[in-house]
Amino acid sequence: MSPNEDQQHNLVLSVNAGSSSLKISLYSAPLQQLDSSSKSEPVTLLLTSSISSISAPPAKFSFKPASIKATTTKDESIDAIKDHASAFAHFLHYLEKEASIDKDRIKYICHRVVHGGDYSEPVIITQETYHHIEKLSDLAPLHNGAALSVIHACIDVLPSTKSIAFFDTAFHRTIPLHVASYAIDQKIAKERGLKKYGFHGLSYAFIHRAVAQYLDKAPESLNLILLHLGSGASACVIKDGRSLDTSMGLTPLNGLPGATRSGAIDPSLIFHYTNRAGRITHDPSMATNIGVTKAEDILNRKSGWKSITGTTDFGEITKHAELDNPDSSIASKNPNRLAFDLFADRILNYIGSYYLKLHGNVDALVFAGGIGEKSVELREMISQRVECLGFRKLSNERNGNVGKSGDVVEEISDPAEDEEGKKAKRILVCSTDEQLEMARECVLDHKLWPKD
Ligand SMILES: Nc1ncnc2c1ncn2[C@@H]1O[C@H](COP(=O)(O)OP(=O)(O)O)[C@@H](O)[C@H]1O
Ligand SMILES: CC(=O)OP(=O)(O)O
Ligand SMILES: [Mg+2]
Repeated sequence: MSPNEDQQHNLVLSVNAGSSSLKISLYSAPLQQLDSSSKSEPVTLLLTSSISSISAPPAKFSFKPASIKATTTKDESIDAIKDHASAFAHFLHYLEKEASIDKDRIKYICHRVVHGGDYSEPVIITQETYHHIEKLSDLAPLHNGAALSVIHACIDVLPSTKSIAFFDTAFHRTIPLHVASYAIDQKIAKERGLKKYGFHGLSYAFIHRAVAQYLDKAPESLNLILLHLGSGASACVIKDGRSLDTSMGLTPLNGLPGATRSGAIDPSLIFHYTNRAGRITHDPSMATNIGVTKAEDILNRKSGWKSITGTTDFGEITKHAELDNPDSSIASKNPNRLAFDLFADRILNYIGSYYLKLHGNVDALVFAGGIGEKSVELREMISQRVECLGFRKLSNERNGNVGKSGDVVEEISDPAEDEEGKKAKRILVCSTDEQLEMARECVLDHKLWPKD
């Protein structure tokens, strides 16, 4: 049955506005709410679409129906896609004209909103919540504005659809006060909300559940070190099933470097870099209604891999990093090697620190995100370095075969190395899915989904 004829199900669209991409999944879900204790998946995937390289044009558009029988798979470069709003418009046009799915059958749209401030739960988009998210845009300059532009388009072209915002920050509300606080005047910090919020929370929630299922352990018993490595990269430590710390902070700029982001720097560097650091910049290519300073613009959009190597693609960087060259001075001659080694170095900083925060009681180290899921070389480098902490030895064969089985979670360390069960710490790769996390939450949430 085509989605248009199926009246027994609602269509749910999940939209993930990342810094460099727009990832969209369409699901069908039962009209009434499922029992949250039910083991069966509450939603069924119908299709996925992705628009990548939005910040490094030409953008690449892909459209893949989930059905095996499907013949429509599209992969092409589109010059007309300039930002997240035009990317979404292109998707909707394609959905109707090429895939012949009536957009008015979509009843719910889940939007990933990176900065949710103190929101601890998803919210239905109303004038009030829209403006609240808008006020937080300066704290996620590459994200909130982009998500709002898609939300705006949905309100315009799909007026009878319910738009719901799901926040990256919500997962990290369990971070203890002393970890989330900065060592600054606490009165000012409180008044202005200057604290660590943390991001990639929808991805971490997905990984946490998927790994619990894979290890066949209760989610609340797990101690994990998670690495979400994509255009934006972060690390997170989960203790007893709750976020204990994460590397991003007040904004997604802190912590690990990314495609165009510097990651953590000495705060004083800003003033040595440019004496115009504090001026507000109005770059027309920036999402509307965002007031960021010159310094924020440089550190968010003109730094990271792009500034060191000229590309935002970590796959390209790896290819040219001469990883086989043992010469210790190679990084001074090869910017790709510099970027690779610098990234690995910062990742090790977090793994070491999070290992200590867990008193060494770690169930698994998990790689995820575009780089985490695809970079065989980075996983190899990190896995070799963590062996001294009691992690199982890497299996080169397993590492090289990641993604081939189609499983959501795969172990890349070697269980055979653990004959006596002494080295229980595993190294895993999780194919994370923020869209599925939102759709599932939406259908299982009593406040969002009809009971009868
Ligand atoms: N084969 C590869 N090896 C290493 N990195 C890759 C490979 N393919 C893609 N990537 C990286 O994955 C990034 C995208 O990650 P993703 O998590 O999908 O992005 P976003 O942060 O926009 O959600 C790309 O920018 C690229 O650097
Ligand atoms: C929070 C963040 O950096 O997200 P993304 O990696 O999707 O850009
Ligand atoms: Mg992402």
